[in-house]
Amino acid sequence: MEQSQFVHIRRELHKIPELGFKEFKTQEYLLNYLQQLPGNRYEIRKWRTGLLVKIFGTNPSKTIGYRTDIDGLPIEEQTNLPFKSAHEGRMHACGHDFHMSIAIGVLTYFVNHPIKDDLLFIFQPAEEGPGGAEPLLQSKEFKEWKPDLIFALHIAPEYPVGTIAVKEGLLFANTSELFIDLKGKGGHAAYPHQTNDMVVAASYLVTQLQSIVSRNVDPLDSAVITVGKITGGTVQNIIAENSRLEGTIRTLSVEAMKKVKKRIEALVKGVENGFECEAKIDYGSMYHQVYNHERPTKHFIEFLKQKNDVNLFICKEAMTGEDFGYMLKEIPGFMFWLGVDSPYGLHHAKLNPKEGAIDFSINTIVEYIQSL
Ligand SMILES: CC(=O)N[C@@H](CCC[C@H](N)C(=O)O)C(=O)O
Repeated sequence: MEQSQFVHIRRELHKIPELGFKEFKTQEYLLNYLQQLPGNRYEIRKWRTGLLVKIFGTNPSKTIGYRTDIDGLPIEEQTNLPFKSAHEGRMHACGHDFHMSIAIGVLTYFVNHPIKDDLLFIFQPAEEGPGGAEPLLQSKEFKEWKPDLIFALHIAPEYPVGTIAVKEGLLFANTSELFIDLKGKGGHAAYPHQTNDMVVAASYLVTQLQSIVSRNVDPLDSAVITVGKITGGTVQNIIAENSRLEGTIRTLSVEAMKKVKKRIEALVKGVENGFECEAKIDYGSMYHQVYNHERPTKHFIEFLKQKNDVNLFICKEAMTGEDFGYMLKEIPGFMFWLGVDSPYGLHHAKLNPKEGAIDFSINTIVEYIQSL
């Protein structure tokens, strides 16, 4: 298959993943592309490491917003792709390279074929953390161009290319990062009685945290507590003075998030008392749930039903998080999943989405915007 211009852009972006609010090369790449587009019906604004691009309509009565995230993850890529990440320990393992190239494709189309309404393309930094959507919403740049409707997509490795999965209401969970630092008294490995070992304390705490989901959260509600990283100690024969747990909390309801945090605090207090150590909890960044508004989602679903080349799937909610939730808290709209058919999932070092999804989604989104 001939490689489209937007597949090429995806590959170029794939090579240069950067972490949240450090997307300097990504911003430069996007700007270089945008500045060579023809005509004068659009305006570009920089916001921190992101960009806002407004395409002026011919007789606007509303502004339609389309948002893509632009940051990568701290993962060492393990694919053998010829365009694999050139940045050590960084990877577009959550598909933001796809999201960007699709946004660029739709934007390019409407620069060349203006429509009645104004369009706002949002290239948002720091979705993986610490969160770009919330501060962007507060910015002067965004407030002046605030859209009346907003939508976004996320790649879905589990669905084949051609599938769009969506639902009204809750799509993604409430999230909160979780960092717990434990500080005790280190010492010689042979004299445990003179120390209090923060590796042991951390191990107890990880195990105890598992009881929150099974014993404290209503089984008909849902929650996840994942500790993705533990660090502690210095060498094999020194008892650790410090340890740190890094994780994330996911809940379907706002109430469950409050309850989970209350229980985490109680268990951490228990470890502090039991191990005679000091503990500090930091919740990092928190994302509001992604809740798809009824009217625009229904309209999108009806639009998709007319399309023979789209396999529409009404999905369930997922425990993933997305700071796009903050945008949907203020602006009517929705998010949907785009099938990309990869044997390895999101946040995996071997994620390899099928590029056929890029042109498919550009065409679908262009037609959807034309239908509004
Ligand atoms: C779609 C997706 O994978 N989003 C991320 C968002 C991360 C939020 C934050 N850094 C956290 O870990 O809580 C996800 O991990 O769901």
